[in-house]
Amino acid sequence: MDHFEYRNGILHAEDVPLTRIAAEVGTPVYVYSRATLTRHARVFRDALAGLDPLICYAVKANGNQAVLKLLAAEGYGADVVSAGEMKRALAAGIPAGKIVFSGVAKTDAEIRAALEAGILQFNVESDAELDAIEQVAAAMGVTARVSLRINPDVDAGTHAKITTGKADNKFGIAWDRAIDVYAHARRLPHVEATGIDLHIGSQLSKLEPFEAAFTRTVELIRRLKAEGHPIRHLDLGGGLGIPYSDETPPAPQAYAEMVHRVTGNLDLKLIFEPGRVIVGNAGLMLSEVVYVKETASKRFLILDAGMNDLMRPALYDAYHEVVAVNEPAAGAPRDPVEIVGPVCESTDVFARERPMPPVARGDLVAFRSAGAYGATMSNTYNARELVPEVLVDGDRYAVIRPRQTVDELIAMDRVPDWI
Ligand SMILES: Cc1ncc(COP(=O)(O)O)c(C=O)c1O
Ligand SMILES: N[C@@H](CCCC[NH3+])C(=O)O
Repeated sequence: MDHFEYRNGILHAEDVPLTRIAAEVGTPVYVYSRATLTRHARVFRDALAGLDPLICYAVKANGNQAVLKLLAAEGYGADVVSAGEMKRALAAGIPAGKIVFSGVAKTDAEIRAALEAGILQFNVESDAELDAIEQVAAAMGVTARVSLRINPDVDAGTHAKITTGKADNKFGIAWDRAIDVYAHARRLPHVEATGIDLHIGSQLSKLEPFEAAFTRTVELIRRLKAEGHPIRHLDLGGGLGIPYSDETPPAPQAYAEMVHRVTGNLDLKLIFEPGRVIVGNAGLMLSEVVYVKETASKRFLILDAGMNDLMRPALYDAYHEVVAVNEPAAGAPRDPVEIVGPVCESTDVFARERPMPPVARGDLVAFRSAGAYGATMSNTYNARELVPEVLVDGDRYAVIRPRQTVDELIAMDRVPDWI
């Protein structure tokens, strides 16, 4: 359930007509519903409450300060993959003790910054990283808490470009090396390896791959404990999918029951890193039709939003439902169109052969389920200003990231005095 619905023939975000936001803020623009965001955060948290976990929201999904502050108020920690995301989380008031740091390429400077901030733990993705953490921690005279991210070599059954837990992915420490790497960690005086971590991919629509990966990991934990490793944390990552079209991903409650069944009697602090399931359906991207172009074989809807504003379709052929903001008349015809953006790339296509009601130049359309990996992945290709973000709360809204100006973009460049 979300809070985007037609009222009096116009799509609303909560009590605000999207036509009003388009007129006042312009398009393209991301629009989030506070009520939906909070609801999703609570449903996920309440489903897992019996497990008393720490929930570290994956900041990469949507790192706006307003979003992070709302989640901090719901008790969420953060999963970050760069010093930048860590700063974002800290700036929004998420305590360092609730931050885990994942990612395959942590630099010495990032490790130092995280140790200075006092984060809960690093999710370590290689032997080389473990050694780097040891060296930085030793130089600072501190001990670093770490979990080793193990790659369980399980097929997540999701799009090949967003799977992370197969042996040939760059993520995590190979399954058959895990025991050796824990033994190595134990010999490092400034590292305390008290946890184990995994994340097998994103937008999973079935429980089975999670269950297979978690079950393998639990076997490993038993072996590690038997060998005297003090494993106290189990970080199960994120990955729970959302309905973009007709998928039926497991409900958080079913996910929680499976986790309980698999990890039940292990006496571990559980950590989760959800991203998409919290914010994905709490947002949409609003865009205006600039032209309708007919060719011999096709009808193009050319929008003012491009692949730089919402990359997912160009990157992974991702499906986003596109709806007309003015409610189509009942029984209106649905003819196939190609929905494209203004960017000078042939891959700037949001949908092919998509049945759409009649829409004309100047009409507004909304891309549903765009709250996750939308604004955070946007960029300024073709000198297009970074897309703005709006948060709706009942009958009011606020611009939570203004549209960047081209002057600001140009002002970032520096011309050397020898030109
Ligand atoms: C390490 C890690 N944790 C958590 C997430 C969040 O994933 P999702 O948005 O699918 O829940 C990701 C992204 O896939 C990730 O790489
Ligand atoms: N960015 C992705 C998924 C990868 C998540 C990060 N590991 C998406 O838009 O679906």
